[in-house]
Amino acid sequence: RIKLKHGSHREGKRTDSVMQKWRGNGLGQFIHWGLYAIPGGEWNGKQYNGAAEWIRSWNGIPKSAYDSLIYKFNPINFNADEWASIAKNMGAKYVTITTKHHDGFCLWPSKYTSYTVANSPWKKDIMKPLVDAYDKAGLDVILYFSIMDWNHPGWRYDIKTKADSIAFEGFKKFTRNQLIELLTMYPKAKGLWFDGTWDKSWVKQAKFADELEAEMRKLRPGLIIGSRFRADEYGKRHFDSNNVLMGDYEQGWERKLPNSIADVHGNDWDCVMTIPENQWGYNKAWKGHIKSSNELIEMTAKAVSLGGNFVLNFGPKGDGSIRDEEKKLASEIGDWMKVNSEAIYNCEYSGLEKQDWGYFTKKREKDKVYLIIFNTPVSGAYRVKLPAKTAIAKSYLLTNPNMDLRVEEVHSNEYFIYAKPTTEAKPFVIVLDTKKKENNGGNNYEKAK
Ligand SMILES: C[C@@H]1N[C@@H](c2nc3ccccc3[nH]2)[C@H](O)[C@@H]1O
Repeated sequence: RIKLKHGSHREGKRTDSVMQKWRGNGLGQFIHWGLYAIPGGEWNGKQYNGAAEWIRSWNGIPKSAYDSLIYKFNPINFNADEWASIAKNMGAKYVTITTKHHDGFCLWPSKYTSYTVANSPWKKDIMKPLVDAYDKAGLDVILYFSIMDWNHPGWRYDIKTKADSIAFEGFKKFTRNQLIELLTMYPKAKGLWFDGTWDKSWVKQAKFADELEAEMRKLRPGLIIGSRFRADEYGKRHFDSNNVLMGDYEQGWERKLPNSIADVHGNDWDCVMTIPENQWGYNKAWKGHIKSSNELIEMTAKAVSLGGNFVLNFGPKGDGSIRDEEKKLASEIGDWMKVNSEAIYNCEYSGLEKQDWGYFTKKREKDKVYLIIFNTPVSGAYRVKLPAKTAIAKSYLLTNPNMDLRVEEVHSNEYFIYAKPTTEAKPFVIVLDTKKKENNGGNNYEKAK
């Protein structure tokens, strides 16, 4: 092990209640909203090919023209309660909201810059009504914060000269001030989701970022901080030079999911996902592959089956309304969650060998295993392999707990569970109540003939 001053300060998962709650959330909503939602991926009738929230970086637009969008920010259809109810009805247990994206525009009236809602026609704080609305709806709030800030004169991609270094010192103070300001103004926020920390300028700030993380944790005990915030003194990000996760959860799964438990190294993690291929901010063009609710439910199940949370992104329009396509998907996912969320909430990695029909989840501290079925075998038999000392006490459809499913032991600790596929092509859940095997190895189901 390398001696590190600014590496990870924690081994293993946090066991406090705030982190346990986060761990059990399963499904979250991401909100990307800001000035970029006004052009919506288009400028002077031309479509921008990249992600809409990056349109400022497009050569086709003078930076000053983009920055002047502040004078157009007047979201007359903004309704925080509506956003919160969409998330609640989808079955999300928390929301991650952009306070400031790479463009530097602040959705809260920050004292440390004039580039905020306070100096827009809207004038009012956006973050407070959002935090209050989601809190009232029973969802936890995580604040997204981009370190990279294209609007701040002190931002640098790298620090090459003395002048760079002086400018960046000012930027670091500004960044610290804004983060302390956010935690002070919105004490209900449970955590932080950091972005824009890959450039050399920030990677070189191991000591500063480490001390800032400590200051934030002192100010807000229990705060949940993502691994993308800081690098160690050797420039290692997410995992320090001893391969220990920095922060409280891994933020490496952006628009991609881990494939096996080996990929997550026993850590907490979230996967943040766009509905189109790669659009976080609102894009007028709803083009390319748009994920269906079945696809998104499967990603949610896969994430929970590997011990993580799935956070689905919504990009409200410049006027503050949420597009119909996103509302429809949220409601379809919600319809499924209303029936099946027992297999998602407070569930974790089961330790069981993955099978072709779908994903296992396991209720934390219970002997309950869920089979979330996406691929119905023509045999109607769902293979399950259990550890030696575990037996199946009962097996049934989540939607029909009174009808025991037929269980056949095909050989020791390997079973077929027989269930009729549901009528419509929607994922469904088989429940296994497990128990410790009696020493005679007796089980109350038929042996293979
Ligand atoms: C959560 C996502 N992270 C931002 C982002 N910027 C990137 C630049 C390069 C590679 C990946 C990126 N992700 C996206 O704009 C969005 O906010």
